[in-house]
Parts: sequence; structure tokens; C-alpha cells
Amino acid sequence: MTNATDQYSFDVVVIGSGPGGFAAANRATDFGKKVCIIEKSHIGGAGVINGVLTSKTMYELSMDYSVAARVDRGYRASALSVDYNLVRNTVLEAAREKQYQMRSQIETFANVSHKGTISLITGYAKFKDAHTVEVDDQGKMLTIHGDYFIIATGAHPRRLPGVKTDGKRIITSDNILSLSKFPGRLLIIGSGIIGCEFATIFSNFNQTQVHLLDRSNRVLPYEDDDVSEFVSDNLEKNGVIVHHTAQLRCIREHPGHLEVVLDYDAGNSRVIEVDVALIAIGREPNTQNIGLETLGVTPDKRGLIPVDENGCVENNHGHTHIYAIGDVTAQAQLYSVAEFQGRLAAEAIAKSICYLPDYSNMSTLMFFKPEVAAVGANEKTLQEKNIGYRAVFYSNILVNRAIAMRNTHGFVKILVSNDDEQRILGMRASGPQASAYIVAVAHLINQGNSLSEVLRVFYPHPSITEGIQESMRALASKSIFKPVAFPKHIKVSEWKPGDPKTQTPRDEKIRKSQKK
Ligand SMILES: Cc1cc2nc3c(=O)[nH]c(=O)nc-3n(C[C@H](O)[C@H](O)[C@H](O)COP(=O)(O)OP(=O)(O)OC[C@H]3O[C@@H](n4cnc5c(N)ncnc54)[C@H](O)[C@@H]3O)c2cc1C
Ligand SMILES: NC(=O)c1ccc[n+]([C@@H]2O[C@H](COP(=O)([O-])OP(=O)(O)OC[C@H]3O[C@@H](n4cnc5c(N)ncnc54)[C@H](O)[C@@H]3O)[C@@H](O)[C@H]2O)c1
Repeated sequence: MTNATDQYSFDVVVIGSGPGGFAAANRATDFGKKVCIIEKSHIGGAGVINGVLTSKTMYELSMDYSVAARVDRGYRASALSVDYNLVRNTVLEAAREKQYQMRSQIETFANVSHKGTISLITGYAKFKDAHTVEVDDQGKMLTIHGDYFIIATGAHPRRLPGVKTDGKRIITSDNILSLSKFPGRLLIIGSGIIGCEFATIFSNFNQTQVHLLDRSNRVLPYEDDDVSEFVSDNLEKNGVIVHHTAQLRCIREHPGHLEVVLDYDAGNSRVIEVDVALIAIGREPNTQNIGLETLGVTPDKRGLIPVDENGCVENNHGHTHIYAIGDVTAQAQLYSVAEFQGRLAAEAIAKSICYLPDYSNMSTLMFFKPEVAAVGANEKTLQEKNIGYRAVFYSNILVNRAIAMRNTHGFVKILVSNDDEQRILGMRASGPQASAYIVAVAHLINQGNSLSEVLRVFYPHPSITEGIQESMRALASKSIFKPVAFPKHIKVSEWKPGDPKTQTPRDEKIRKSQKK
């Protein structure tokens, strides 16, 4: 770092220390680069605070609590209680643990005896020109010059028009840790991943009556109907009141409570009382007010920065020396994607690209009860692209390890190409360990493997993954347990272009229930 009257120069300037920025900075040191990370707030971004690590810590605690509360397993905990402040302290302890690891790494590479170095600068960064950013550290201005820049500024919760958040009673996921106690009654607006995860967490602790507003009749609207229905039913079993096909008309603030008016597609309305409303209707990229206009870069209508396959930002004149990664780009808003893209940008700057991302093997873990894991294509995406497939559903009811766990609520659903090769295209899995074994199928997809590769291997017994092998055998009509004997638990189907889209009788069922 060279310092001349608060002016600093670096090979690579990274804006944002979330999973994308942190990975990019550290990979750049592998190439001997002098790097700085500029962070306006918490180190680790949404990868740590008010995001992945804090929500997952809270999830794990809530799952432990819900297991401890069970009375059907031969044991019974007595006088079980939970205190929000103590839960919050444990969550913050987990976040601090990770942040100290990140800071230890940065301090190690602040040492100039290393070939590559990292400096951490605190403040809000904004481009002044193509090679300069200004950093505002609470009024103290710094000027940072860079040969290359990596924009990793992440995303923030989308605002709901007409509803103002106050961080106390009307909140977003950024304010969960500011709550001082479990809300008695919580309305969650938005039934995507964040909405369903917090519905799971708060219902697990069993201190809160949870209402989940689902404006369509599908929670997780991008997943196949059977998966969406499975998740929705589980939320309801856990005590969540799911308001399908409901639109929020307004929230009226009273001194002791919030009055919420919901309008259902069926024509009726309902007024409910809650203590806290959590808005979780998606996240928008942090691309405003960072000086993109000075670079000639125009975000798309969703605010995303246009990039090439390496993450290089394109302006009106073509490629630039600026990269954008993670939640500010068009790919999925996931930790693993931000991290991969960060590493790739650093490699591209060093002209040493190792691997380009193959998004067909991208996986997502969803922290519900039970957990759900997804990799590759689902039926919806294949039908949209007119790609034929065969599908198999195999319930954990038939998997010995799940039987031993007394935990058979789950399944694997695998899609393969509808040809002789039967290449694996995607999997959805739920139940114990689904988040751990999904990556095995990601590898199979990445290697272009087919059903036969799975049939060749010894699957250890008793393991949850035996469901994967038995489901593949069922697709090949070679399974040990037969679909004809267990029609609800082993299902094989196929879809060809021209066939009607897959449907469930759910729409009618929900319309009837809302009219009651
Ligand atoms: C509640 C929640 C739970 C989630 N759970 C999961 C999960 O289980 N799995 C998963 O894969 N993903 C999950 N995500 C998504 C994941 O957090 C993001 O995809 C990921 O953090 C994106 O990384 P990023 O580096 O692009 O941005 P971020 O993590 O958002 O980091 C951006 C950083 O840039 C900083 N910054 C912004 N503007 C400036 C500026 N102008 N100057 C300086 N600094 C700036 C911010 O302060 C922030 O620290 C979750 C998100 C939320 C909100
Ligand atoms: N486990 C994970 O991987 C994980 C966990 C949390 C978040 N994330 C990431 O964070 C991103 C944001 O999560 P999210 O749940 O906020 O977004 P989302 O896109 O997953 O879901 C948003 C939901 O809000 C609904 N919605 C949108 N506008 C609405 C309105 N006006 N009224 C009512 N409902 C409305 C949508 O129909 C959808 O169901 C996700 O896309 C995901 O990539 C991932």
C-alpha cells in the first residue's frame, strides 16, 4: 500500500467483504497481487451477519429445540424453555467466530513479507473515475486507485410498496437480531426461501404464532408443485398458518399490535392481528449510488450489472478492467455462487483461469423441517425448455437408515434424460442429511454421468443415500422394492415435449379451503 496524503494504490480493489469479495481478495493474493477490500459495514457481508451464518445458526438451534420437545421417542425433556436473548447471543457468537477467522486471515496477509497482501479499509466506496474510488469513512474521505476493481456489493431486502419498515415491528431479515423477544404473533410476507426458513425457525421454537403470506398458491414458486406442496404441508404441520392466494392490502399500526388486512383471490378478505411483520419478498442488488454511471455501465432493469462469463463488466465500449460478482450479477443469489465468481474474477485478472462455472450442477440447500436440497434441473425448467425426461420419486419410508432414525419423512426425486443414455439432470431431496449428499449428485451431473454409473457402485448400508441407488434401479425396472407394491412411495413417470404440463389438484383444494 502506498500512502501519499490519504491516497492509496493497489493492483486489485475489492468493494465488499461478503463471500464473493472475500474469496476474490484471497485468491488474488495467490497471484502475488496487492489487494484492498473496502467494507462499509460488517466483515463477511450477508454470508455471515443478517444472512447465511446467523440464520443457519438460528435454524440449528430451533431444530435442536424442536427435537428436545418431542415426546414420541422414548425420552421426554422436562421444563423446556427458551429465551430469545440467549438464542441471539449464541447466534452472534457464531458470527463473531467466523469474523475473527476472516480478520485473522486478512491480518496475516497485511504483512508485507507475503508476496500478495490484503489491506482492509472501512467505509462506503463510490467510483470517481474508471481507476479511482472514493471511500467515505464517517466523513473522512480516502482516495483509492486500482489497476483492477471487483464489485461485490451484494444485495438488500426488496421494499414492499406502501409499507414502511421501522426495524422493530415491521422488519426485514436484516432486523431479526434486533428483536428483543420472540414475537407472540408474526406475519411473514413472501413465501420464498427466506420466508419459509424463518417460518420454520419461529414455529420450531414454538413461542410464536406464525402466519405466512403466500400470494400464489405455491410457496417456493420456482420449485415443482410436489416439492412446493411438501414444504407447505410441513410448515402447516409445524403450526404455521399459510395464507395461500392472499394479497396484503395494508398494515395498520396500533400501539399494542399491527392490524393486517389480507385479500384472498377467492374474493373474501380477512383481518388478523400480529405483533411483528417480516417482509421477505426478494433481494435487490446494491448497484445504486456506487458511481456506475462514471464508468458508462448501465445496470439492467432489475439493477443487475451486465458481465461476461468471467464476471468482466461490459460498458458501452466493451470489456473493462472492472469485474462484478455475487448478488450484483444475474446468477442465483447464493453463497457458493458468489464465492466461485469471486475466485474466477481474481483468476481472470491474473490471466490464470482454472475452471469456468457450470451452473447446471449448482445446488441450493433450504433449511426447513425437514431440510430440502436441490441440484440441477427440475420438471418446470425442463418443460419450459421442451426437454423430455424420466422422473423417479423414492420415499425415505423404504430406506433402512431413515427407519432406524425414526425419521422417514423425506424423499429423493431424480430426473434423467428420456433417451438411452439416461443422463442425470437434477435431483430434489428432503429428509435427514439431504444437504450433505446433494453434492454427490452435483458431481454426477458435472461429469455427465448417467443412471448406469450409479448402479455400478456399492452404496454402503445402512445409508440414506441408498434411496438414490434404489430410485435409479426403479427407473431401470430393476429395483428390489417395486413401484407396484408401493405405489405411493416409488413413482416412475416420463414427460415428452407436447405432453401437458405437470399439474396437481392443489389449486382447487386451496380455493375451496380459502372459501370456508
Ligand atoms: C437471511 C438470508 C439467508 C441466506 N441463506 C443462504 C443460505 O443458506 N445459503 C446460500 O447459499 N445463500 C444464502 N443467502 C444468500 C447469500 O447471503 C448471498 O447470496 C451472499 O451473501 C452474496 O454474497 P456477496 O459477496 O455477493 O454479497 P454480500 O454477502 O451481500 O456482501 C456485500 C458486502 O458489500 C458491502 N458493501 C455494499 N456496498 C458497499 C459500498 N458501496 N462500499 C463498501 N462496501 C459495500 C456490504 O456491507 C456487504 O458486507 C442468504 C441471504 C439472506 C439474506
Ligand atoms: N438456503 C438458501 O440457499 C437461501 C436462504 C435464504 C435466502 N437465499 C437467497 O436469498 C434470495 C432472496 O430470498 P427471498 O426469499 O427474499 O426471495 P425469493 O425470490 O426466494 O422469494 C420471494 C417471494 O416473495 C414473493 N413476493 C414477491 N413480491 C411479493 C409481494 N409484493 N407480496 C407478497 N409476496 C411477494 C414471491 O412470490 C416469492 O415467493 C433467494 O433468491 C435466495 O437465492 C438463499
